[in-house]
Amino acid sequence: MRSEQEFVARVYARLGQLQAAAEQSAESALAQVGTGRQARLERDVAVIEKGRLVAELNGVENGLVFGRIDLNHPDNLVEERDNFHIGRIGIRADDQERTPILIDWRADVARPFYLATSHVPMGLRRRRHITMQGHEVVALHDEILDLSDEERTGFEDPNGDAVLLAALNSARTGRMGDIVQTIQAEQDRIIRAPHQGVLVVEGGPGTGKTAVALHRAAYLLYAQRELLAKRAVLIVGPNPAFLGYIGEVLPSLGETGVLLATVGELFPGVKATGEDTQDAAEVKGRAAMAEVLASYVSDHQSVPDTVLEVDHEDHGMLLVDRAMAEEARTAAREMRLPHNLARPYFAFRIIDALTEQLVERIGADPFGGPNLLGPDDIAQLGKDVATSAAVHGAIADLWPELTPQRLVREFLADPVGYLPDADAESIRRSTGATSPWTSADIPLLDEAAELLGVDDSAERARQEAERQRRIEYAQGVLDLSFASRTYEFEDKEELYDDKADAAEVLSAHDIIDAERMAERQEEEDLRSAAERAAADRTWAFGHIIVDEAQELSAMAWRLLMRRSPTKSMTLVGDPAQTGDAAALGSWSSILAPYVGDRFEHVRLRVNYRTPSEVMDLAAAVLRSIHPGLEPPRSVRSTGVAPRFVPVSASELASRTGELVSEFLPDEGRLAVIAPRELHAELAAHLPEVTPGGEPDLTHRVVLLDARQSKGLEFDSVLVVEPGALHASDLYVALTRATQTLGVLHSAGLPDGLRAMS
Ligand SMILES: Nc1ncnc2c1ncn2[C@@H]1O[C@H](COP(=O)(O)OP(=O)(O)OP(=O)(O)O)[C@@H](O)[C@H]1O
Repeated sequence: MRSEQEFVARVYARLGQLQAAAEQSAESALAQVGTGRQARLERDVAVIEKGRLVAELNGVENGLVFGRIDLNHPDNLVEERDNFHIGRIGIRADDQERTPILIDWRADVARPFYLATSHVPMGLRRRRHITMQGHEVVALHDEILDLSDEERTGFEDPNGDAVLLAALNSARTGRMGDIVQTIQAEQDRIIRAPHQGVLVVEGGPGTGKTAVALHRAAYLLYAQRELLAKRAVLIVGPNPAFLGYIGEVLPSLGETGVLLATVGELFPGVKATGEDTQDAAEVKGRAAMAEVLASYVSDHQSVPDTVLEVDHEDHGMLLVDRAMAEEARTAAREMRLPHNLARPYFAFRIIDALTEQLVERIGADPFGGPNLLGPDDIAQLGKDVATSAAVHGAIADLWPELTPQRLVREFLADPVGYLPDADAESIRRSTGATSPWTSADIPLLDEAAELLGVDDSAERARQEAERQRRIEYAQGVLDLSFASRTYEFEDKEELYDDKADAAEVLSAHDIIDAERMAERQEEEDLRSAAERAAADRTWAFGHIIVDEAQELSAMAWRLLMRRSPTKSMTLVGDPAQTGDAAALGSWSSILAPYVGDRFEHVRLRVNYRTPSEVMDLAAAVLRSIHPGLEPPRSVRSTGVAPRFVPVSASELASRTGELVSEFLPDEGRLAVIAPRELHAELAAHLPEVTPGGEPDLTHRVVLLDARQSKGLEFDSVLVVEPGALHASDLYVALTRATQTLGVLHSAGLPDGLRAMS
């Protein structure tokens, strides 16, 4: 223990040095008061880089060192060493060779820590788990992997699962923790899966899907750092409370450059604050909405019934007749461009045709000879038509320029004729500012944006010219700074990259080239890739992870697939936890339009959350809905059976309050999961609980409906009126407990539970 403590102290001392160096260079960069653009540019780049490094180094401080592997002598030595310590990040000593002292858990060298068994020891003789509190080593657990090795340390853990069980039994905090110390072999294989395309991870409740997805994000950010630092990783979750719940995992693994968002947050500039009924959300989410919107857009490319009169400012009445408009429309549609981009072609045709009309009228020879106007006159008339507000008004009537917001708002105000009447009625809403956007509107807006396009050619040309100018300028800056000084960068790459060379003193040229520097210099470009991605609807992410993927609508999939042109994605979910029966076994139908059958499908089968006593109950419910589905196997039992509490309807709320006091653990969290209609009544009997809105998961007692509880977990759970829940929602609710479960009911119990009560 003492030697481990000494080692750990050395690692923290080195971390302290790195933190101090990063903080100091961030501060001195901030303090630089040069004048002019060059100084500002240098300063801003340095401040941002160092600021991120400081945050990352601070993030990994807790439990920095958690493992050690001892290698078999003498054949398996790696770099002449017989052991390695494993930690959240890699750290090197401050010596000439920059000797690695702590190995990043994601490095290949660390892999046996997760995979080795006594059957396949992978060159290890011992695996050690180091448990820390602050900077103190408080426990060691050793597993002997080479059975011929007789050396004993006194810290042997006969089953090799003490650390895992301690983690699973620990009190919950309302924030998900990382599992980096105890990743299991089946999980490790998924986290490091080399698969480049779509990887589907399916597993029952508590099998670690979310944990695996987040650790995979961290792994990919390590293994493909260059690419992903530029293109960013997007993690999609079902609601903001869930994103808050998982939000601390990646920073604790030293990764900050990730965008966490719900689908409802993926249309920059629009905030979805409204709520749809379930029916409305379902209708808006159907794949058919893509075609509906396409035909709605094409109905905005109209022609007059007979003729449209245009009162030209100088030349009097011009006529757009139906044939003329149809011809222009056909020609514009043949361009196969989005509506707004095809619009100029329509406009050109109309302007041409009206010019011809005018030329014929003004220049007609009364004696039947050729037109009397010369090319200059004709050109002038063309100009007169092209600059006429009246002509443009007519064009706008027939083929208006549209924004996604306007299109979708108008569609929702009057969807009749585009959908069966009942569906149209369920999504119809007023156009007023009082009706806010909902999450299910966001994929519609995105679809509309694709159908409409933005005519940004002028803007793009301007930006490219500006970019070239910046590159030239940045090159000048770099040449100057190269000539005048060098910088000491304790760069992240240098810290983490096992192959980093020994040189510590790097010039600006080594770190940043002119193009990158020019990019940084653009107005908002000092933001990280994730920050820029958040503001850009057309951003192509390097990798997308979707949690609770079974919840997404077909329209939401369309939006996400657009954000991932390379289809590098990890999708995790459990179809048994969705109310939509059609979702079962439908990964193929979801994915077929985008990747055919080219996706990998893996399963997790062990439940790390729910003790077997609780899982048995949930399994009975699962059997009642999907008899063929295999529930996951619980890794532990608590010996505490779930408690059923029959009550009268009038005392339901007060009894819930009493049971909360009974079930609430000294440390940890409790959730009451109940149908929404009961929330107001129940809240009156629960400490510090207000009904409605986003729940604060860090409170000791939380009131949720079953859907809100998806993906979350609590030490204790009270499920109220299970008979009122949809069976798959009940399955979700029952599987949220890590320790104890109570079921209160005034009405009868649903099928699956009756036999178990
Ligand atoms: N290898 C592990 N070591 C320690 N804890 C683990 C491990 N795997 C999973 N867990 C824990 O088990 C719990 C369930 O994990 P997680 O939430 O990722 O499961 P899930 O499959 O996403 O569940 P659900 O589908 O019900 O949302 C979490 O507390 C997680 O930290």
